[in-house]
Amino acid sequence: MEKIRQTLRDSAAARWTALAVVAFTMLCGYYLTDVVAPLKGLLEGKLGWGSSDFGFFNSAYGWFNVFLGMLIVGGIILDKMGVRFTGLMATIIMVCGTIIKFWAISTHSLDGQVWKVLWFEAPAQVFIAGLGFAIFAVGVEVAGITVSKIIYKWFKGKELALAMGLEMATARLGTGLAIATAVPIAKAFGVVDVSRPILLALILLCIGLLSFVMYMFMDKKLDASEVQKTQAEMDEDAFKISDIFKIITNKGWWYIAILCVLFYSAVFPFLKYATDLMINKFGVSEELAGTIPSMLPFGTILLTPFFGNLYDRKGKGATIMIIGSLLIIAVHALFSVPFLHHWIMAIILILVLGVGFSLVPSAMWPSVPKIIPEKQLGTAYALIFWVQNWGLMGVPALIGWVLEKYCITGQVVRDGLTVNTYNYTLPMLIFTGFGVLALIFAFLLKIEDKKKGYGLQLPNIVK
Ligand SMILES: NCCCC[C@H](NC(=O)[C@@H](N)CCCCN)C(=O)O
Repeated sequence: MEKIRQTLRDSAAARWTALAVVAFTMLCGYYLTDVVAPLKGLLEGKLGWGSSDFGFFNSAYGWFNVFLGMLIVGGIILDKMGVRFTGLMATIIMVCGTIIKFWAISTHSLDGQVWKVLWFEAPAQVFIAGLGFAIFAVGVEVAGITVSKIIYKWFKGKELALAMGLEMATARLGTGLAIATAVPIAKAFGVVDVSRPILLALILLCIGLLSFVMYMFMDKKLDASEVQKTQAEMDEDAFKISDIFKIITNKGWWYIAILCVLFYSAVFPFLKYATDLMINKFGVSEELAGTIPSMLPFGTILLTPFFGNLYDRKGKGATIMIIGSLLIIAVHALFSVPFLHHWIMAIILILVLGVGFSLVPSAMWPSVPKIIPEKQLGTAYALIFWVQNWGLMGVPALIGWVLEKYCITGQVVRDGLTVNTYNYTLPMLIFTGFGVLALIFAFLLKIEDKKKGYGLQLPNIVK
């Protein structure tokens, strides 16, 4: 009887260790991504940042990824150069961007300087911190696609969706920790210092970089344990620029990319306004208002791997995405109903949103390799991220504009400051609309899967 060749992938200990190592790098990346959001008030009080400075700084996440197409370049580099080179490059970029950001927030040498770049005017500190964040964002997004490819490399035909779910759960732990620790760290030792949480993030990222270097040794070992390819096979497998055309002419890929931008636009941008929604609609005090939305990342930590495991064993990936989209619609529609304004309702809806936000990603990301061949996977993920980033950048701005133009209901004095009050019905209906469109694309994906036989409804584990 022919003996089946064992590779390092066949060792459960090796592949779960590889996952833990790269997931830790992502945890560090997500920690830095979200560590500044809870500091809005302190940045205003200590550094004089206005809301528009804060919004401008946050938009920096998309400056290079979206407008300069750095994400797409990163995807091509990934498919051409491989996971070791690209992952190392991405983590070094994350560290460099964070050094710039830390310097900008901690220095006094920029005090009092206001710059005008194109049609934007902001304090020099905001520009430089934004530049650092924009550079970091290239690193963290390219690291994200690299890690997706790494997980596929180790887990194809095995617990792929569970592994991706665990990686997302670990990353969301980074988000949860950032939300929970940023303010206490900034206020520690009796002296408020907003640069302190960023310094901690920088230290974490350096450990994340070391962790990735450790992964590189494992990856080398994995390659050595696999059957060596002939030159002809390597030429056949090599990524060509014409592969981009193959990806963007694939209907199934488009359905996933559009579902992704619509679905994530209904969640991440919603989270940016969720605290304000709790205050304005549910009458929650400012001190406690952030607690309810912060339940969302923590809720997804358990559920994303749980649904991933379900997809691995039972299949039904397209159905999982449909159910997740339905839940998002129900939650946002109920948030928009004016007479449902008890805070208990808000908690229930956030928890259900957490279920929806676990269902769709747990099935969507592991479905991409069923539609796109491995050699094009980096570029395919990068292009999906690129489409998604337009939504992550544009939707918060859209909602802010709608609130400002159509939803102001009056003014109140909070902590000595006069602030507007808002009616959130219209923004919540817009988020519901994104959910409805996401549902349509989830159905289209299911139909396409039936036509093309991608196997989205089949289990990922090959027996
Ligand atoms: N292996 C799955 C990777 C995708 C995870 C996904 N990340 C993204 O979509 C990023 N482009 C944006 C992350 C923004 C974080 N604030 C996720 O669900 O996190």
